[in-house]
Amino acid sequence: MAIDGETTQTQAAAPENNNNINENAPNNYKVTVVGSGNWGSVAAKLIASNTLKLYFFHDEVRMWVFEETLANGAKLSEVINQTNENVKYLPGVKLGKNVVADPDLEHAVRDANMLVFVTPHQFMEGICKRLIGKIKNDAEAISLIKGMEVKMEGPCVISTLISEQLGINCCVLMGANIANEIAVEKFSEATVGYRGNKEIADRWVQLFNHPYFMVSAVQDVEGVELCGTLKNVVAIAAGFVDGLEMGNNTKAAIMRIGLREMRAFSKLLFSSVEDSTFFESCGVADIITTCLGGRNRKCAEAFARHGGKRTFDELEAEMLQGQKLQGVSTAKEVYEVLRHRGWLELFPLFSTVHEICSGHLPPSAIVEYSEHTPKFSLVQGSAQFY
Ligand SMILES: NC(=O)c1ccc[n+]([C@@H]2O[C@H](COP(=O)([O-])OP(=O)(O)OC[C@H]3O[C@@H](n4cnc5c(N)ncnc54)[C@H](O)[C@@H]3O)[C@@H](O)[C@H]2O)c1
Ligand SMILES: O=P(O)(O)OC[C@H](O)CO
Repeated sequence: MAIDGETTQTQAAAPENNNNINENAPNNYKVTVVGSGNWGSVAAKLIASNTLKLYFFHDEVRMWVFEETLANGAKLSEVINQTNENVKYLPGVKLGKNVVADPDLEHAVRDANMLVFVTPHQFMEGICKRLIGKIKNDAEAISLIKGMEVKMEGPCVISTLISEQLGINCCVLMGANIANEIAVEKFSEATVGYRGNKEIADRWVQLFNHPYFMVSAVQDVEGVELCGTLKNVVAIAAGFVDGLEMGNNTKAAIMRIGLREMRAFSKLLFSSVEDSTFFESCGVADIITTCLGGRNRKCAEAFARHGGKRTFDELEAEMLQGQKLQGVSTAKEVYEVLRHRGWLELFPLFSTVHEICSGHLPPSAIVEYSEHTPKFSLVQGSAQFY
């Protein structure tokens, strides 16, 4: 389908490296992006530029918008369709004329073969419930969501929530991906995590890959997703260090210890998690970018500067204009898992972040947790964890 004179499907160039793509598949994989925040909008822009170029994707990209009324009384979805810009969550960036904003969730997903989930994680349970029985049986999903749920049965990563609730396969895409930088086409990398079917992973790579957005795939869906999820807790710790003006060495120490706890926690939950995953964009690179330039870091810095006297909810509302933090709730969710399993002392950084966020410890405790050193060293000696 041609959109306003853009490249048509028949004119579109065949992909250069499509060895693993089934060329006999319907050349009309229809893509819907579920979510339209800061990263959701950038993801739609990236995808929309590729669906115009690659003949096996349908040109139009549908983007579900959680409808809101703007200060001038206009509906966000209508403004996006009129201006081709998400004026609230990604102002100043054109999304591509083939992005169509749709405020009706069920309508937006109805015809999609490929579903890209990218909302703050706390809304996903409700979204999945609404989508049961509303999507194509053979749809494929990918989650760009950095977060997890904790249920009675234990921790549940978002790709599992999607798979179990909707009965579909779900890959993940994580990485060092501050959305505003990718929006203006500054180079970055990302990691697709998949289970089993490499052909499907390759199709996701094709959908996202761009000269300024280099995507690679690894067969470790849990490792990739837990990297993206847990780095937000480390980012909160890094923000505390910034707010306390402790300097670069301390921040680097927090990043290193955080990465180590990320790996230990992931491997305790899923023995299949690979060490090599932590060297991909989703691992060490995301830790670095998020601890330098992310929203979690920024709000945690303000929290520490106010000596813990302002709440994260207040700071989020004031500093992020509707965008959502994931690190504070993830720290709580991780803490629940640690407490339930008797692992609190094995993860002093993760535990301390939650205790600071919930007001039980002052921000300065982020470095004082070294009092736990004997127990920590004991763990350090254990090959099972570290
Ligand atoms: N922004 C980034 O730089 C970035 C980069 C990589 C990954 N991520 C991850 O992507 C996910 C989505 O983040 P984002 O930056 O696109 O979102 P965001 O924080 O910019 O925006 C919040 C979104 O939530 C929506 N929303 C508000 N209330 C809602 C409700 N009740 N139900 C459903 N939606 C509601 C808003 O409409 C808006 O689209 C998160 O897991 C985040 O960690 C973000
Ligand atoms: O702004 P944050 O802290 O949500 O982090 C954004 C991205 O996840 C960085 O990769």
